[in-house]
Amino acid sequence: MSGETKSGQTGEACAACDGREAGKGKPKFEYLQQNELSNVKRVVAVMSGKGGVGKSLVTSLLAVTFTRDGYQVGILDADVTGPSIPKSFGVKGRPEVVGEVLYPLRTACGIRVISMNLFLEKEDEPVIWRGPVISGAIKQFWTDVAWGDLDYLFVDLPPGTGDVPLTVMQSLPLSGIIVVSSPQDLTIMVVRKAIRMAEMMGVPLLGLVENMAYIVCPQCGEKIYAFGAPQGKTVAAETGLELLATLPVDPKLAKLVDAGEIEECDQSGLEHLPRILDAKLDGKSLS
Ligand SMILES: Nc1ncnc2c1ncn2[C@@H]1O[C@H](COP(=O)(O)OP(=O)(O)OP(=O)(O)O)[C@@H](O)[C@H]1O
Repeated sequence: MSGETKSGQTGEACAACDGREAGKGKPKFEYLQQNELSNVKRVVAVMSGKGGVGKSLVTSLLAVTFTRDGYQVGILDADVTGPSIPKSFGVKGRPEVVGEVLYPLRTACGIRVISMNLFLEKEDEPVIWRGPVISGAIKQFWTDVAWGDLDYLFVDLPPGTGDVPLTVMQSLPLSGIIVVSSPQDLTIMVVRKAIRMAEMMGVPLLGLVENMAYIVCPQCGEKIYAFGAPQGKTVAAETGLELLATLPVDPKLAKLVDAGEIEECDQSGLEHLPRILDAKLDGKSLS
């Protein structure tokens, strides 16, 4: 689609603006139908602008927390080229395929998981696919997977604002997005890009989780700000996002992830989030 810009220049519309004048109106996307064997009520994507800030850990902790609270939960690992969800939960094996329907694997506590890693011969095999193929796989994880009855499906996005976040925002009926950041300046700058993308795509921003904000000294309990002062409050104030949680660097969590035992964690630091998300999404179920 082409159009004339405010300055009178004629240009191609990008996928995000869909020809709308900047900031005006909501994009209209044809969301894909979930599988007839799925009854997913809410889909929440976890996003960050930058890699390695703990997005997958936060996704895993959200799933664990909501499951402990009695919710039916699934994780769609949309980080196709760098999937880490199966490893955090120690989930192995191939999802069952019946006809054209895929069945997610279950973690020890019953969280349903689909990830590209589960389809590889070896877990360290790289996925070397171009964007459109990856996007196709993500769409199939929504349309072809029998998720069953789920209160929340958490989608672990890859870092950045590229093909996959775009596909997810255009194709899945997202209830909202949680943004994960860490205190370094560069991270905050790229997080702002992620926030801006979600706004342009008309997806509700549910709030911000600042990860790795501090380390607690094991001797005296003092908080050490290894990456500089936490910036969650400032970013939240500047962007209008709610600061949902501030998480420390916790070596116990890192060990549990490495052992595939994240469900064994004592505390997630996100225990208050089921109440908050339920309130924010009250009356906004897909089914
Ligand atoms: N708060 C934390 N305490 C201890 N370790 C953490 C914490 N957050 C993340 N980690 C560890 O840091 C590493 C990177 O985290 P994670 O994989 O969740 O990041 P990511 O943002 O999803 O990365 P990617 O860009 O690869 O998708 C992992 O080994 C994880 O266990």
